[in-house]
Amino acid sequence: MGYLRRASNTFRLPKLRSLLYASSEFIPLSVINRANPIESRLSCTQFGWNHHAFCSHSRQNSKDNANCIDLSQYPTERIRNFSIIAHVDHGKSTLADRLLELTGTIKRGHGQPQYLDKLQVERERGITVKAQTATMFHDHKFQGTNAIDAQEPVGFLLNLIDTPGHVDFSYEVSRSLAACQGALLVVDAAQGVQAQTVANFYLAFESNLAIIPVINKIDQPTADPDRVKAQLKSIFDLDPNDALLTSAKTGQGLEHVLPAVIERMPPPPGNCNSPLRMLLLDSYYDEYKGVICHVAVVDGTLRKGDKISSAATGQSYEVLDVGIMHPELTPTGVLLTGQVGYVVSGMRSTKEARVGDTLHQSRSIVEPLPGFKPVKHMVFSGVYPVDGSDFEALNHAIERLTCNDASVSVTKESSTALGLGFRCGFLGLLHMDVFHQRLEQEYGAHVISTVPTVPYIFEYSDGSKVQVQNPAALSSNPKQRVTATWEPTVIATIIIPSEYVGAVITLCSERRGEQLEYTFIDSQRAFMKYRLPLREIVVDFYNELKSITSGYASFDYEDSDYQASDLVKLDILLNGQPVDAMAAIVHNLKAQRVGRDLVEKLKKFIDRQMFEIIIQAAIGSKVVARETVSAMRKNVLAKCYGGDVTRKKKLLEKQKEGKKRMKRVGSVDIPQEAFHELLKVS
Ligand SMILES: Nc1nc2c(ncn2[C@@H]2O[C@H](COP(=O)(O)OP(=O)(O)OP(=O)(O)O)[C@@H](O)[C@H]2O)c(=O)[nH]1
Repeated sequence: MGYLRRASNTFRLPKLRSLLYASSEFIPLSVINRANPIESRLSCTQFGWNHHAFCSHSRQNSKDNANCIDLSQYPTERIRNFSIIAHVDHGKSTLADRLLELTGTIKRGHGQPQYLDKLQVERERGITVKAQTATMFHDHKFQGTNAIDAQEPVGFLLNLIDTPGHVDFSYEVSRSLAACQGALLVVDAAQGVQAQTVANFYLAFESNLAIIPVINKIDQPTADPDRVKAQLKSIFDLDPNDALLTSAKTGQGLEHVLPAVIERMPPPPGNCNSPLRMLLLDSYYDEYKGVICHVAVVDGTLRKGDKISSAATGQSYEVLDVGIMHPELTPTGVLLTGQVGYVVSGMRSTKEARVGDTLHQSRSIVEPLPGFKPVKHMVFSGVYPVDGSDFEALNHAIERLTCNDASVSVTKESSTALGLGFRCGFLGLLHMDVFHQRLEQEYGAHVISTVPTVPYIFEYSDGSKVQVQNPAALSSNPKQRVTATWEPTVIATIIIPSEYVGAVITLCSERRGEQLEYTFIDSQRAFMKYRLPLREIVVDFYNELKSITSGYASFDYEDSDYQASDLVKLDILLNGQPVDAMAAIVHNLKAQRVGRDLVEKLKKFIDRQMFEIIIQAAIGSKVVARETVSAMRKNVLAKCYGGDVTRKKKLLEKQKEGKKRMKRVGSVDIPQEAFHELLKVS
């Protein structure tokens, strides 16, 4: 029997995830919403649609389909919108690919691994960072008693959303789920339930989705589907008999996935006779078409040529193009209730396409949809152009990129060391890293980022309280003495094999963690909950956790309250001059160690120059660490005795290229990597 513990008699769904294992009373998790397959079938026949009216999409590719897609054949009862959710690497994208192949949406063996991982950064890192939607068509034969259903396959329109697994991108997951009525919860048959499986399950559960467990990778020699079934039962109270067993790699069991989606998930709600209401799910910028919005039509119908308005900005637009992602943009001229697709409406700037906004017919007044809960930024960092004259180009690139990644916050700032730049808020360090990589790869922008910081709260002697997102912005007014400081915390969930429990407890206490929960999910795996200061986990916590558990730990966190803390500002000085971009806020007890690590690290990265460089770390006027880089230019040819002239040329070229990425602070050149390496210390 699987259980959640209940905190009080009034059981409120939105709190479920945070209540996991939180207190003492148990209740069964039997309220999971499931579609009634019989009801769905009844409604099909009640509507009296002509089952013969469909194009057979299943075995054609998307190009052939483009000309014969008549969306009016797919009223809500023949639509299923579902997400694939899972822990990192459990096989979401591979499964999505197989389903696209199975439905003829993409060609089998299309030559691209993970079709829906479209970004270069996703292919290089092998992770999904953007949720992607694809529309598929599938003929389904109900095995029921109804004679018509049993004889005739019924055409369904299926919208599949592949979501990221990493904790930094769980906002993407929660947004995707808003457009879905069901979710495939994929679990690796060998690894079993992991931290993000738990987190994603609760995101889906809180959204009232029908959840179908899929135990994937059953082809692996170490696969143990029975153990995973037992975990699904004990942790989530999911019926083990409901679990599908698949191998996205070999194709085993995949034939059961879409029938389960159709029969066990409900169609989208919504009223086709009501005025149009669409939820703006996502957007990106296209050089030729302008902003392309991904939308879910909640009520009514959208047609090319319609005049639509944004509930958030009040601005009106004409619908220039509308269609579905099948899997590329495929114009259909119309989107009906329950359908998910794209709209081009001449929006030119990211400020116009607000994710979570409600779009409606300009002539009608509608109640806006609830939208999404605001993003909570976990880390902030400055983003500066390597070359100051590229500021405008960087501004342009950031504007375009934030159109596709609305979870980044951006404000302009300036630094004495780095000039004009931006302060950006991210959902975590991986998110920050991916943002920088996308800026570089998709927009050719070379940036320097400053030491990331979490949003602290400082109270001054005049009673004012400020949230500090940039250490350099701390008041230097001697009359404003700091009287109290607070730091944000998170509730971390860690799942590990039992033999690593001791090592993980040690790590968490070194990181100032407070244990909240310690239990076992089966005979081999421990489940722990810790309250940890956010700053302790954004810096290298996950890597260390992985290394002390031989890679077996899984980790997830959600934000929690602020707690009082003893914080100080640590300055870095080069030849006596403070480098504002390197300042950090650290816990007083750790300030000296962090200061020492920072200056040692910097010494390794700053090349010897024509003069001596003194690197210091200081708290106020007190220097806590110091290193010296002696004078002299680094000779890259030093180890190149005689030999080939082209090799020497290559080394000098490389040095020249490196210099382009230097930042001059006062008279000292600092390589970009130095800024990057500092992230790992502080
Ligand atoms: N043996 C085996 N390997 C699989 C199977 N499904 C996926 N994989 C492999 O598992 C790895 C991760 O698969 P992905 O589909 O990228 O996993 P994901 O869940 O989408 O990963 P993220 O998007 O980063 O969270 C890849 O190397 C796949 O080839 C399977 O059924 N069997």
